[in-house]
Amino acid sequence: MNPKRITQQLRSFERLLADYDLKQPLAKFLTHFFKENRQMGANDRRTLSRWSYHYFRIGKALADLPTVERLTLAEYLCSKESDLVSVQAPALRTTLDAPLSVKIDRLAQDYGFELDHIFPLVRLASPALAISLFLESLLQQPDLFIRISPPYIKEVRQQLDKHQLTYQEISPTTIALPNGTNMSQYPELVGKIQVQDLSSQQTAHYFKAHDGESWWDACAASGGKSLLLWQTFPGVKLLVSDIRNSILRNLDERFDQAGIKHYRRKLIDLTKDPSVILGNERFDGIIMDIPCSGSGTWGRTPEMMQLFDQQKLAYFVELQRSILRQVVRYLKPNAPLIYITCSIFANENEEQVAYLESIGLRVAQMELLKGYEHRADTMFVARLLAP
Ligand SMILES: C[S@@+](CC[C@H](N)C(=O)[O-])C[C@H]1O[C@@H](n2cnc3c(N)ncnc32)[C@H](O)[C@@H]1O
Repeated sequence: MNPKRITQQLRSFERLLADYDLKQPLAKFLTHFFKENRQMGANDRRTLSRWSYHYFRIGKALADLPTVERLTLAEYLCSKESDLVSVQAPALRTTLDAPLSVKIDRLAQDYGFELDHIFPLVRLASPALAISLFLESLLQQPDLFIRISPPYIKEVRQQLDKHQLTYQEISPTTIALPNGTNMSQYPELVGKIQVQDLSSQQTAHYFKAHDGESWWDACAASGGKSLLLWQTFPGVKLLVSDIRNSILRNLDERFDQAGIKHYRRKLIDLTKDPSVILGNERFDGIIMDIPCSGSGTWGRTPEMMQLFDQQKLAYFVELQRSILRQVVRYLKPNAPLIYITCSIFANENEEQVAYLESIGLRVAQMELLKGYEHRADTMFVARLLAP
């Protein structure tokens, strides 16, 4: 530990924070910032990245404190070892490796810290969410999860062992790895694994598709759920669509790598009537992984908490309803709509299910997927049936 070095790094951190306007993801901003500041060595880059994430992990808590003090307390909550804490707040050093609850109590006494201050809108969460556990989970980076395509289970496991990666088997097809593991280093695994969060993988239990059925993934993006559907039920016929052509090009690439050749893809803005494109087509199942607040993934992008407010939530709720109104008409009688969000908010979850009921659908199953219990994202999934 070198106090002079820490003082220099703190100066760089303050400069970094002043440059960051929250308009792009923190990860992207950091890449750009380090490119512009090539004099920084690997150690400085690592330290500044870690501090930045920790700083944003405490969300809106301790907002009145000066930057350095706030960062030091964020480091205290998010780390078990920290030179910054040792230098800036030596009194806290002895409890750095104490359980999180002890550290929270300590900061509550000394600084008036409260867990709810991290993100006060958490009061609007789905009733099934354990608020304290969720907020505590924001103080930790979630794990990295991969899904193995079933034909390659043995081969992928051998490769993971060969590369001496530390991993935990959640199921034969789901593996958890320490965050920061870079899977793109292993080209031999391309197409055989997908990086996909645990909760996202669990939505597959709601698909219950059958061979020969025709399914529409209506917000497909780069194909996370489509690949999950197809690799779980290879006999389905698939239409994928999204409003963004660029992201559908990523889907094409991933499908190609996974060896999927036969699928249809269309560019569709679901806030408008898609009948010009879809005609009278009706589907045996629709996956609706709808645009949402993303609040269930803030453990990975804690900076998003800074600018989120009730107005943005209301925007997503309205967007979701206008999309749902367009889409449900394309279900065959009794066919399932799989409604998915990566949101913690009741307005985007249970209340949208109630809205779908009000326009004639029946709920078969719904669940908040509590990723905060597994170092994963928190999501919501519902299976609703058309009249
Ligand atoms: C939650 S993401 C989908 C993620 C994807 N299903 C996956 O598993 O990786 C939501 C997607 O909805 C798309 N979207 C947003 N507004 C839309 C609209 N009006 N019509 C169609 N798609 C839209 C976005 O481009 C985004 O790719």
